Amino acid sequence: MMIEITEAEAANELMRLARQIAKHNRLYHAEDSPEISDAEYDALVRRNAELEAAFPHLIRPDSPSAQVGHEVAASPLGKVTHEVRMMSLDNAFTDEEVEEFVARVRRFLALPESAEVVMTAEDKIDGLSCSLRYENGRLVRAATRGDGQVGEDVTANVAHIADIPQELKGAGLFDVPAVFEIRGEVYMAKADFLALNTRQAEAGDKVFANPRNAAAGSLRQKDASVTAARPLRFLAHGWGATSEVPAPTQFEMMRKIAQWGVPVSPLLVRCSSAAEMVAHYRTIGQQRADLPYDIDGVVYKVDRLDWQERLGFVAKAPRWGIAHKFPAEKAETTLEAIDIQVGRTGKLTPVGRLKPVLVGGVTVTNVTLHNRDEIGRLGLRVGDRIVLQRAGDVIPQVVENLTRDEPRESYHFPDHCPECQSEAVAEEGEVDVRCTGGLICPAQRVERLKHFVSRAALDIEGLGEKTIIEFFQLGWLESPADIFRLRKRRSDIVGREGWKDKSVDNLLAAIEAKRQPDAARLLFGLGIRHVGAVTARDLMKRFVTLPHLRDAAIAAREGGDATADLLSIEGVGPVVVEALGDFFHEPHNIAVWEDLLSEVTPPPYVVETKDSAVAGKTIVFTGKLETMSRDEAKAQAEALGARAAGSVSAKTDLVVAGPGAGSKLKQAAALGIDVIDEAAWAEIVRSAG
Ligand SMILES: NC(=O)c1ccc[n+]([C@@H]2O[C@H](COP(=O)([O-])OP(=O)(O)OC[C@H]3O[C@@H](n4cnc5c(N)ncnc54)[C@H](O)[C@@H]3O)[C@@H](O)[C@H]2O)c1
Ligand SMILES: [Zn+2]
Repeated sequence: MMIEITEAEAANELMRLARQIAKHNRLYHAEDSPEISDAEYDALVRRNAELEAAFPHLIRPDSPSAQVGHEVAASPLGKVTHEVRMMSLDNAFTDEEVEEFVARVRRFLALPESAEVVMTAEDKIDGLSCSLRYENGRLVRAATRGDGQVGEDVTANVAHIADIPQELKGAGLFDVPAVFEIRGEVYMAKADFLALNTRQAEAGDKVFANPRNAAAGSLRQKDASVTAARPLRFLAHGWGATSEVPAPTQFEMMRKIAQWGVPVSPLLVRCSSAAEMVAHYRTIGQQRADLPYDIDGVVYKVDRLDWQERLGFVAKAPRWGIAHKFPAEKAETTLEAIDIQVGRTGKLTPVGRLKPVLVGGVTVTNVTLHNRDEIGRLGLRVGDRIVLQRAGDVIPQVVENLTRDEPRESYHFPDHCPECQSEAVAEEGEVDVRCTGGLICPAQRVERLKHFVSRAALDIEGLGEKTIIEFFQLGWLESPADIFRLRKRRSDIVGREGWKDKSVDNLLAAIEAKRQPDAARLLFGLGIRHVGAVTARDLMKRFVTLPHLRDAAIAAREGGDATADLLSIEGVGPVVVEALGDFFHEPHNIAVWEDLLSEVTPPPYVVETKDSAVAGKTIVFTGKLETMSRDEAKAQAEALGARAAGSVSAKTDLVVAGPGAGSKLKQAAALGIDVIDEAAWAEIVRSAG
């Protein structure tokens, strides 16, 4: 794999990847609510590994490649320290990578070409790993993997899983060792998962994204009787601490575990070449959709245990095993309806309602069809059989219409808004169809209010979507200014179901806290077309107060110098200037604006820059910084009025170099640019502070 980026870029990307992966690990392992698909997650991990291989000196102390799962947070369940660490598995995605794995094993063990390397191959169940400790054949402790070292105590919970015996068969009679930890996967069968979700939905409880999350959420319950009501299963795939190893191979060990009464995969086989392994992978792949449970790959393990012992572990995974993953999954289903949603800017978005189907481990019931053109491109009509795919994204997509040739009438995209019946049209050259109802359209008004209080805008805590809709329907919220008049309705709100004195007070306090809002957030919150959060900040930096901005926008619409003035701002082009002019040309918008500014007083927008030795200078950071991230250093430079640049040129004033700085240092020397180290930089920052 060729990596064509500079060292600085690599360091930056590694930092970003470490953060992203840590976040997704937390969401997935600790909170059971992933935001991205496994394929997308795997792509991040791969990229990280590639960069680390190309720039080994940039490997971070918090590198994700050395971490298993996620640390157990303050859990209501007890913690268990594993006697033998619970590991992860490395991944292979192609046949070549499987061959390379076998070759690596051979090389490591210095085996001759002629020596046969037997491997086991079995399905990789998508559940969560669990370690079951049996002493004298009796189950004494069950624990989740956690971060591999410390997991959660789920002994009481697994007591309700029928696949997990409290006592091993033949204990005391045959060869059950005095101490034996069985490791395997707690999972939920697909049918049980769908039935559980139906029950949860009917009861108004949380529905789970996929069987894995359902299994994890069901097992890790403080109240074990909740676990009891969930249909969990278990399959063993290995072992941990043991007083004795009663067989010489992986395969025979698994047979013993099965004899002791713990289920193992019926698809476990022995292979004697990479070709056989890959063939088994294909066979399992063909059965995948029909298996009662979700799998995400096939696991290969060196069969001989003495070889496993010699191979040992690297970072977080064994050298003797690997997971051969399946590619993103596709599924077929029926398009049952096409609904139209109206957004903040009046855009009509078609949403496909589907016969529920599992794709890549997630039940999909809705899919965005994007716009009129997309429906046309796929020739979609209600009743069509379609192919869905989830890959590289949590958002499923329609990739094919299987019945487009059936002679049926094509779908007519609405020419009126389903919410306010105003005409809906596409402007010339635009694909989006928009409702022309503007502020008479309730859908647009609600969406605008939601946007106004959203995280990147005013960020009013406790004023969520449900509340906005509730108050809007009561006629209490028409425009943003009404939010600040809600306090007059305190007693009305308290009288409503779901509201208590305390929750109303909290909401009103959160609103009051935004009486002096950040001007850029307020501007962004108004939802003027093409004015995003960054553009809003750029505009406010230049105009400082909202009235100044408005005057400039109005003046620009009339032509003249004001336009050039606006255009001189970085990130502001003719499209933004026009959108601002249009916004302030509309009398209704002026009324909303003035009403709002009678309720709130944003302080003048001033970005603090400190006076410093480096104000106005251009600085390049290179090499590894020890005490701060590259991003932090850049932020410091900006706060000191300097500009942080990515590459060294004649315009560079100063280079801050850490260990490992390469070509940039040479360039700086060639150009006669000052070079300082991180400590000297820290001193500049300190003396300016
Ligand atoms: N979507 C996300 O945001 C997100 C975030 C983190 C992790 N993930 C997923 O989890 C994976 C990483 O998690 P991981 O560290 O648990 O690795 P892993 O799931 O790729 O592999 C290791 C685990 O596989 C399980 N396993 C199942 N069948 C097995 C078998 N037959 N033999 C041995 N082990 C078997 C074991 O529990 C083992 O701990 C990623 O590849 C990704 O698929 C997704
Ligand atoms: Zn409308």
